[in-house]
Amino acid sequence: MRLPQHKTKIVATIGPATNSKKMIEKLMKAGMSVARLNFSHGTFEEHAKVIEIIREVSWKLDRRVAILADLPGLKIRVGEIKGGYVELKRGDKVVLTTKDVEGDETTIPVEYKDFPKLVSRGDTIYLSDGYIVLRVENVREDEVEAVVVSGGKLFSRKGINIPKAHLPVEAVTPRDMEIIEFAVDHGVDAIGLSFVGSVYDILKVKGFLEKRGASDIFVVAKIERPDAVRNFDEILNAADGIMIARGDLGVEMPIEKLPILQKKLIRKANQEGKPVITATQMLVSMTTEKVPTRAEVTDVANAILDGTDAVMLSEETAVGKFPIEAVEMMAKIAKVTEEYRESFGLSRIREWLETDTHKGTIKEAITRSVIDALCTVDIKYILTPTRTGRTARLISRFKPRQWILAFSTSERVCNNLMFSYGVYSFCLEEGFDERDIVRLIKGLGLVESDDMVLMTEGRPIEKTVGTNSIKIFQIA
Ligand SMILES: Nc1ncnc2c1ncn2[C@@H]1O[C@H](COP(=O)(O)OP(=O)(O)OP(=O)(O)O)[C@@H](O)[C@H]1O
Ligand SMILES: CC(=O)C(=O)O
Ligand SMILES: [K+]
Ligand SMILES: [Mg+2]
Repeated sequence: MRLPQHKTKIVATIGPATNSKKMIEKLMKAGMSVARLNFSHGTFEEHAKVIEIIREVSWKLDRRVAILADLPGLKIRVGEIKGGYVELKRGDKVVLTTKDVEGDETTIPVEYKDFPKLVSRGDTIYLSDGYIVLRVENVREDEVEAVVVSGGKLFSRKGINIPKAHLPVEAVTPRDMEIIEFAVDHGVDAIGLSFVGSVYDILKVKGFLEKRGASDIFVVAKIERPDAVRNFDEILNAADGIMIARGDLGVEMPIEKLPILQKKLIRKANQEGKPVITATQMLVSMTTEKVPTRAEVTDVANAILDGTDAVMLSEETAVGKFPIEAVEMMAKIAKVTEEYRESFGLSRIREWLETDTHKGTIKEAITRSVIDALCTVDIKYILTPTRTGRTARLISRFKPRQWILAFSTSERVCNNLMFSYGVYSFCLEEGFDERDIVRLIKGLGLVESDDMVLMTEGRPIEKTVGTNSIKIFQIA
């Protein structure tokens, strides 16, 4: 077998442009690692069908892909608009109504009953990730009159942001809980929590999953409002992974702060060994064009150099004209950028090792030693048997040049390693040992006799102990 050409993981959103068997097969072949289902759109039936297709194609192609269910959360949305969109022009007067009507040039339905309570005269309202700007002129019980400050095409179901408004304390809505229920029943691997505000949002979902016997489902905290940035350390600690959701974040905060914030959040996530996804508008021009802009290509490369584990595509693959080309483009950028990473990675690691000492676990010490060994000996692969995936993630955070081959008895653990940079996972039968691993990778043609490998282990192997040793050996 051949391992992928790139170690950065690619999250692709499935939508009308890609929800067929044929397209999902092409996305997987192009390099999709995680399929994102956005529950802000589509019906349960449609999502159930997509999940079935993904599992079937994945089995057929023998390619692993994790499924991420992204929840709507607190996001307020525009309702349906006649003909799919309206053109709003500067100076136009519009009425935002909470009544369930079809929208047009003068009336725009808003899918949130308490919407008028959130705004007052003079407030700014952003539509469609901030592309369209309105100013509030009048507030009534069930409608808001506004004037268009900056116009554009407004499509059905686009998001509404009011950065000033105080959102309800609980970010996880009753609708989100229904979707989580659905996700558990349909064997989804990970859940993306939108508009997380504090650690309690994570704990609520974690508590629910535990009760349902599904605590191995990954909880990905989407960082997309200032509260989440303020409470980031606690959120990171409780979540299994994070997403830098730049779409909403770029409206909820001054957009010019995004680049540095992205670097800081990625760095912290790396240090904790939690996978991080950089999301939104990465190749957005490819929604309509075959070739991305230079700025977009550079954005993807820079996110990889920042240390992101995964890069994400939204409308590019959900509704775009060139979804396969977009995934292929990301794969190409990743391959070329990763080659440069080696020297960059080392200085970064040294810096951490000097600053972050004396409070770690044995597992952490072992994973640091792995990096030391990789710098010293010519090692072909890192082999990590792992029960929870933690050891593999703690090595992955250093972004080594070598692939991390992870071995676990849990399909869910293997799938969720699809969020981590440079990890390729294999699901094995309970009770496997070092000989089984070597036989497998030899059989697959990944190694030959005399190749040097490094293996992390929990010794003694027959006891359930955490990873506490490393072994470097030549394949017999
Ligand atoms: N399943 C889908 N059906 C129809 N349109 C979709 C679907 N998924 C995405 N889209 C379209 O692509 C756009 C971007 O995709 P994305 O998944 O980022 O949605 P979003 O509504 O901006 O996201 P979020 O809810 O995460 O803030 C959407 O605004 C929507 O117009
Ligand atoms: C992905 C997402 O939700 C955002 O960028 O806002
Ligand atoms: K969503
Ligand atoms: Mg968002």
